[in-house]
Amino acid sequence: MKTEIIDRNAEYLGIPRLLLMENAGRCLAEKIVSIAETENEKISIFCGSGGNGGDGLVAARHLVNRGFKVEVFLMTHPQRIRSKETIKNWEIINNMTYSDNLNVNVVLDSSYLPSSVDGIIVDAMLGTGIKGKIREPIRSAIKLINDSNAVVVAVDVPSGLDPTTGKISDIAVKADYTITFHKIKKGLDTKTAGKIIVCDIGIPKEAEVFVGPGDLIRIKRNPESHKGENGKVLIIGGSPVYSGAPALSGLAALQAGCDLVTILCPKTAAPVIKSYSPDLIVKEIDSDYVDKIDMELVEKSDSIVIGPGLEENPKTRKAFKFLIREIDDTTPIVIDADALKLVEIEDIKDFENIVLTPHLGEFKRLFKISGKDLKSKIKYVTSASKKINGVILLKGKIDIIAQNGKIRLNKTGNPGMTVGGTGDVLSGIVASLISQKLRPFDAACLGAFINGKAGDLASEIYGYNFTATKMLKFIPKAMKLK
Ligand SMILES: NC(=O)C1=CN([C@@H]2O[C@H](COP(=O)(O)OP(=O)(O)OC[C@H]3O[C@@H](n4cnc5c(N)ncnc54)[C@H](O)[C@@H]3O)[C@@H](O)[C@H]2O)[C@@H](O)CC1
Ligand SMILES: [K+]
Repeated sequence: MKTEIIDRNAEYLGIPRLLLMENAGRCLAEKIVSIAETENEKISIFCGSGGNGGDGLVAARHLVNRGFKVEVFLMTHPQRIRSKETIKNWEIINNMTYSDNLNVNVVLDSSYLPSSVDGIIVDAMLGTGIKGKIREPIRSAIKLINDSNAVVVAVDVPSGLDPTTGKISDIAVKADYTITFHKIKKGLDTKTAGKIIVCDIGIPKEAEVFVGPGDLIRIKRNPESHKGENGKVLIIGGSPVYSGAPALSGLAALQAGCDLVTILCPKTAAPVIKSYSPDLIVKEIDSDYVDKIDMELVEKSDSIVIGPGLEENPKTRKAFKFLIREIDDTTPIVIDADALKLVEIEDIKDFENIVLTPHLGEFKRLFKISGKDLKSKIKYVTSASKKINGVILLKGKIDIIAQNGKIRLNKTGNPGMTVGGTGDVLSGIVASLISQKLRPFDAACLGAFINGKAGDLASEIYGYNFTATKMLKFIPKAMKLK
């Protein structure tokens, strides 16, 4: 999982980023103390404009307190520091005017760099936020560091190395030690990173297990994209009695950001669905129930929801079986509501992009197992998820999302959401996110978070007296990255 996702989720759990930076910089300083042979050793810290540079500034403060002589090189104009926490630590460093052991330099271009450096060099220039070609003066600083005889300590990752792939597109710091935070980054190898030491910076496991606002950064949009490129969703459902369910699912999908929603429904439901909103494209089947499915329509869609308001009867069963038989087993399908009564595990077990959204009763019917408390539910959902390739989203007070034994949990939502239709909203959001290119597992996790959050925002205004329709307008706010 990306550092930025984990950081934001940790913040959501109540741990300020400034505290994470403090923990990182303090641990870094402690490791440097143990690397330094004598207290007389000079320490030069090269700091970038992001979080990596901030870690370096925190370490500088702690090292000065320990009696070391520290020289800081800020590798940009102070006004171009990007991270709020780094700005704070830059202010602190500039307030440390009493100490003789601290010297601070601003490197505006490579001519401000010293001709040589010895002692210990701390590379806090680029971390997980590295993008594109290495710009000056960082590029020259990397050369200076690599040409020196100093002991080089890289912060989080050696600058220039892509922490995810391990690729060096241009040049990178060659470190003797790399002090990395929270978890070892995938791209680190001892050839460039030297001895790798991991610092625990106090991020709890929950920041990765519970879905949080950090997961929203998975949604990306190409500014050059045109209509349809950000997702086409098909909702299959509706019957003489239930016309609201597919409409809710479709409207939720649109609120969650996809471009186009088509609803395939029987003629008994079509006029009502059309009357709900001009934003929905409605294709009707000449029957009272969904008894056949237009595969051309299916193939043109990026993701499908089947189930809302579908009803369970021989006609819909036949149509569902037909779809599962005809469809490519990589097509993303969210199987929800009445379709969960029609599905047989044996028929869908190979589909890797399927998302099943059962509540506890439906889960029990499907997998013949069921737990009462959270621990046993997690155990059963984990084992059920190993029986199929797709995703299970077990709805409950705490939602459990699983695929191939991997588990995440979601805590958003409230008892007001027991009202009818909130499940249809959820399936629409999940399909919408898949159509916007999220992996089905990530879409199911984030869908559960957004749906619950929209319910929580509705509850702030209406208490428990809101409907699924009222929840729809809160979806965009629930998706806002603060
Ligand atoms: N959870 C964690 O692991 C924590 C990470 N922290 C630190 O924060 C870092 C991530 O912070 P950021 O996301 O701000 O990213 P970085 O600090 O890695 O760098 C981003 C900055 O560098 C500049 N930059 C990016 N690519 C460049 C290039 N090719 N040439 C020149 N300049 C370039 C950008 O303009 C941006 O201002 C981590 O590596 C880590 O050191 C800690 O502070 C706190 C907790
Ligand atoms: K670094």
